[in-house]
Amino acid sequence: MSLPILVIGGGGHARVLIDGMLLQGRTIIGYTEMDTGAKREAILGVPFVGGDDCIHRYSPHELLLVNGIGSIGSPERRRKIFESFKSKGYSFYSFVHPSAILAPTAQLGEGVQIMAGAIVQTGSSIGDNTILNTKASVDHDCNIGNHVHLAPGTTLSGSVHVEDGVHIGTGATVIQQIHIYKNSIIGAGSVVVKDVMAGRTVYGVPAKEVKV
Ligand SMILES: CC(=O)SCCNC(=O)CCNC(=O)[C@H](O)C(C)(C)COP(=O)(O)OP(=O)(O)OC[C@H]1O[C@@H](n2cnc3c(N)ncnc32)[C@H](O)[C@@H]1OP(=O)(O)O
Repeated sequence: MSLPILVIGGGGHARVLIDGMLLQGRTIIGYTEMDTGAKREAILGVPFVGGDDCIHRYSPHELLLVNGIGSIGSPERRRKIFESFKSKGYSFYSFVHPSAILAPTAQLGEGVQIMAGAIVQTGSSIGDNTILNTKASVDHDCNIGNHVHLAPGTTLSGSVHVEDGVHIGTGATVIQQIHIYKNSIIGAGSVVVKDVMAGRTVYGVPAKEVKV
């Protein structure tokens, strides 16, 4: 029997996840919000159950968590949520939308979120707590780390290596065999033709480092 799900967060990303999990027929107990101030509306019939602290009312063995926190740059908040609840013994559900296409040899970490229309080709691996957002495409033999966000419509060519904590913006394209080092940000619509060093922000066609 599959365990019921509790969603952390009630913003746009959480709503898309809830929509997809209801399509899969999963039972969702409710969703939480960091700010417990006001009572919130149900999302697609899924009730608000309180602040993130209320997760401790449930034993780690009786449910699975879903990280509903989105990110538009640094994934720090998503990473903290994931690591904090993992350290308390909770497990995260790996969501794969029914319309996603995964090669049989693709490897998925814990708590990955493979959204509608995303594709993962043969020999590729996706790390823990990583989002492949709507129509993101990962070609053969890519290695994607933990807490990465491939925003909607990103395209990775073959044998691309993306380290932990990277954000690749909406519609960006990465050519083959590029290495993107940890915690860097690739701007929306960029074309990445050179390796990107750790912690840098690059954008444009071809993508260049932003001077600060
Ligand atoms: C479902 C979802 O919604 S998921 C969310 C998906 N969203 C994304 O992926 C967003 C990705 N973020 C970006 O592309 C951002 O623009 C960043 C991170 C590259 C830069 O952000 P900021 O540092 O805030 O830059 P800011 O907006 O101040 O712009 C600075 C300059 O860079 C330019 N610029 C910003 N982003 C880009 C880009 N992607 N490509 C080309 N130029 C850009 C701006 O036009 C501006 O130029 P100007 O000084 O001549 O006016």
